[in-house]
Amino acid sequence: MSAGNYILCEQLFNDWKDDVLHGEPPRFFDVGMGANGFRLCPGTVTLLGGSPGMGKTAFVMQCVVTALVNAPSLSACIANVEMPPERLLERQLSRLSDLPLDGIQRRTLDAVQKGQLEPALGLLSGVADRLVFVQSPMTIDNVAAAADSISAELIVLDYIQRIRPVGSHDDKRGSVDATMDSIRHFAAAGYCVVAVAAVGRTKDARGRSSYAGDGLSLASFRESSELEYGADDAYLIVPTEDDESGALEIGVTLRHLKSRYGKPTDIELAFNRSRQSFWPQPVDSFVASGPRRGPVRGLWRDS
Ligand SMILES: Nc1ncnc2c1ncn2[C@@H]1O[C@H](COP(=O)(O)OP(=O)(O)OP(=O)(O)O)[C@@H](O)[C@H]1O
Repeated sequence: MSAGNYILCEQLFNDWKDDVLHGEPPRFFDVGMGANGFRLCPGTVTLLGGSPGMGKTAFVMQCVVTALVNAPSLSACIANVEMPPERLLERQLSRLSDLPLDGIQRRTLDAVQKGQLEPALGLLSGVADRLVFVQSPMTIDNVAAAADSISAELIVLDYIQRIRPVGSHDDKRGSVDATMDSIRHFAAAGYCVVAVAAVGRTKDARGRSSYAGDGLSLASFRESSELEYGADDAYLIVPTEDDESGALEIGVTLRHLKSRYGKPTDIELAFNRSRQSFWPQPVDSFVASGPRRGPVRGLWRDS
């Protein structure tokens, strides 16, 4: 019997051994990224960073909606500090219907296109009672209450630096640390938490201050290193090619910077901005740019 905040190995040994020999394999939510793709599973915190406009929100929303469609018993909670639910749904509608987001947002679709929306609207309607959006104020308490309201197993914080923690804290660093501490508790209780994180500019290969993927391994924002330590997996979305042209379709790499329980594996994707859609690419279909990977510490901006 445990008399304090410790447990003798002997107390847990038989249950653990039984689980190793006869237990169920770990569960994954099917987010549709292919056999060796991005995975989400209960009991973990996944951190996803990237420069502004790189598609973090689009990627996470695609994963959540796909997971909901693929698992009829799954529910999800979204805390997005930047976009109201209607705009997030319009992006998914564009992806699922393969119609331009512009037309949907501007309400300029013709009758034929509106007809083409029906299957996608049907899919979204099928998950609507299993998807809850946190409303302002974006506090960790409200996230928990919203998740509990539909027993959501999958929780998204987009983005973590703007979700207010429990209690008051002296500075931004303390605040981000406290939020991470709370979501570690969520994960320990079996929830799957995805934390989107803003990243800071660093020096690129030519010494310029930039968000370029080749510079994003420099440790210049150490004050929020708790994000790195608290995450089980950490990914960074970086353009595979030069993104200065602002092309509608780009190659991106999900750089797997940290994997607590396995080998980090980068994932090549294509991102179509006008449909807000990602899909997996064969590994060598885009030319990799810059060094493969640097330390995670320092990548996450906390303000
Ligand atoms: N109607 C549209 N047509 C084409 N591209 C669009 C449209 N609406 C948004 N985009 C582009 O899609 C991308 C959206 O990315 P998203 O909001 O997911 O990025 P993010 O990484 O979450 O950004 P941030 O950190 O600024 O929140 C941006 O590059 C944006 O310019």
